Amino acid sequence: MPTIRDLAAAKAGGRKIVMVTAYDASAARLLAGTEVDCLLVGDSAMMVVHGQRDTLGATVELMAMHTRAVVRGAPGKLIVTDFPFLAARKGIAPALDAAAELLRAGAHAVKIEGVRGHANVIRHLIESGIPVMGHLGLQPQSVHTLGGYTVQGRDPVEAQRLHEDAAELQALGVFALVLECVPQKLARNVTAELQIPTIGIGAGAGCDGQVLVWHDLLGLNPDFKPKFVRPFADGATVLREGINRFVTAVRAGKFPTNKESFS
Ligand SMILES: Nc1nc(=O)c2c([nH]1)NC[C@@H]1CN(c3ccc(C(=O)N[C@@H](CCC(=O)O)C(=O)O)cc3)CN21
Ligand SMILES: CC(C)C(=O)C(=O)O
Ligand SMILES: [Mg+2]
Repeated sequence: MPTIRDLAAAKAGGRKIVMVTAYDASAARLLAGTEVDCLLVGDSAMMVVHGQRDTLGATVELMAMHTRAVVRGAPGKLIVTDFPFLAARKGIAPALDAAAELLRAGAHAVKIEGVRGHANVIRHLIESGIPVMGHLGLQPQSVHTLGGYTVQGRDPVEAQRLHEDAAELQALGVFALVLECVPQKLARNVTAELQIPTIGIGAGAGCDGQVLVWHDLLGLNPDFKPKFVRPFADGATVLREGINRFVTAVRAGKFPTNKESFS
């Protein structure tokens, strides 16, 4: 059974951590047959699966539903589920209810954006035996305060704040920290200061690991091209060509054949 200890061991051994998002059982099944360390049931589901413009529509119930699907597809992988918008901001009891629902759905840990104003919630979850992954830098649940999905920590005050927040999260006991869209030097420095592993997205090669969204890594979303995304496959072309071969075969009367039909 995979555990959060494996991630600590990876940092200690200088082996890079690889995390990929998953939202459904068939993707999870595919990931289960790879060397990926960890699956993230991200609230990015709202954007890449549900077609919304931001992640704010995610609910505990929806995240639990995606988590159950991913767990069925990849029962052998370490699975982390995003705490949805405001789930960590309503006090300790609602946060415990949310964590209970997500862990009962099969998640092994939860990821929570930010720390200021909800450190007590994070502490209580961790003391309750729920592994928490931190998330600093760009926090998409704050998109309307930030005014967009932009790089965070470029000015010295913001950079200092990131150092402080990362140290606080480590002191609270988070087992790993996602750094999203921060300058690579800053991410490298924060990573060097921490004992816990950092997992970057748009945070350069100095992190202890990397995470990408399924659709981005497989080129399924060719119109979404932020600087930090590299499509490692041309998924959109592969899938479109497959669909077009189906259309062509049907129109030519070549699908289905007798072998593909029942007598
Ligand atoms: N498909 C997908 N991939 C993601 O990585 C992702 C999501 N969705 N949804 C939730 C958040 C939102 N994220 C985003 C979305 C857009 C940019 C973006 O367009 N960045 C620009 C401008 C950066 C700047 O100059 O400040 C870029 O070019 O990287 C970055 C992160 C990352 N997350
Ligand atoms: C981009 C990752 C880190 C995330 O939080 C998500 O997919 O929701
Ligand atoms: Mg997220």
